[in-house]
Amino acid sequence: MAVFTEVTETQANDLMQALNLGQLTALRGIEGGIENTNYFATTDQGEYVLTLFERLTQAQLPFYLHLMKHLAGRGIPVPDPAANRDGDILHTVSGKPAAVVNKLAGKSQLAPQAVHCAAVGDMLARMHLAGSDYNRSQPNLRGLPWWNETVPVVLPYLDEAQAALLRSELAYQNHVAASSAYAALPRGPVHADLFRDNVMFDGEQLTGFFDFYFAGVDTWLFDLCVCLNDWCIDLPMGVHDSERAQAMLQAYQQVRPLSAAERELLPALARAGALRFWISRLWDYHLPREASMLKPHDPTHFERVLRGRIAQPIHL
Ligand SMILES: Nc1ncnc2c1ncn2[C@@H]1O[C@H](COP(=O)(O)OP(=O)(O)O)[C@@H](O)[C@H]1O
Ligand SMILES: N[C@@H](CCOP(=O)(O)O)C(=O)O
Repeated sequence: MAVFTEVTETQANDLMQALNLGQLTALRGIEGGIENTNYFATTDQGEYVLTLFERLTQAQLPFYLHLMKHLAGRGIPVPDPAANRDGDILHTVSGKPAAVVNKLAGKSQLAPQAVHCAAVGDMLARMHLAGSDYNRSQPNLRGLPWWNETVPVVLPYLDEAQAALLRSELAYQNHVAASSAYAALPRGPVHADLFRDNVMFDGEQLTGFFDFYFAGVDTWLFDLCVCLNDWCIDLPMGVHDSERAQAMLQAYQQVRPLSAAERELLPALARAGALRFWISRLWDYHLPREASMLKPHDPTHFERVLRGRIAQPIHL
């Protein structure tokens, strides 16, 4: 369940009126999701999603909301935050920061084929290019500094072999991040969590990317590797699916060819993408936030993916 804060029809209708989105006709809590309170709000003008942010603060939200608005304005199918007559896109409902966006059509494709991976690769590259002139900046808050901070916290929960792997991979990633090839990687705003459950499809047609609340400025290659590690991995076994990966990489490159530095560091950043989610899943699993409703994902999945990426480096 993902209604942590109840919103009344009157409150929702008042907000819809202030945003000039019409008269509320239905309000329904959304069951999926673990972070925020989400409602589908229907008006006589269309269907919208009302989100009350339970974790992110008024200060953090403008980066994400304006990024979505920027991308939507450049034709990328992402939720577009609605503005009031003063141009504000961050609102307050029941004392919580809140936003209203358009409801994306379609549903998640949880068993993707090569055609879906190609669609994600294509749109990801378009999104990277569209974001390159976004003028706000915030680092990826789940990047290398956070890994260095969090690894010592989760190490006591691991067996010897896991701890050795985690330590050595972190050392390797610090070494990669200090290299000249890494400094040459193109970067900009990235989604950083574009898993299967954050993309909408209508059949084979990609209808939207959403859940931008881990976005930040990082290397474009890291974002691509996060996608390869979810969309192009056989989930039960954690092994690489070369047909799907080639489809994603080719489609990405048709829009934005990878540079020499990106081709060189593809194997290293595929490892980084696996390490990032191994660490966050270990952290969520062993140190759950107080009163959290989060059902932790299985950390060992990304341990397997990381081991696979080390044993069989991915190449173009
Ligand atoms: N703009 C949107 N259009 C359509 N459905 C959405 C939209 N935003 C959220 N949803 C639905 O709400 C669910 C929860 O959203 P999500 O952003 O994953 O929540 P949380 O941040 O709490 O994890 C999604 O799985 C999706 O079904
Ligand atoms: N994709 C991450 C979890 C992030 O949570 P989300 O539901 O907000 O996308 C993982 O699988 O570990």
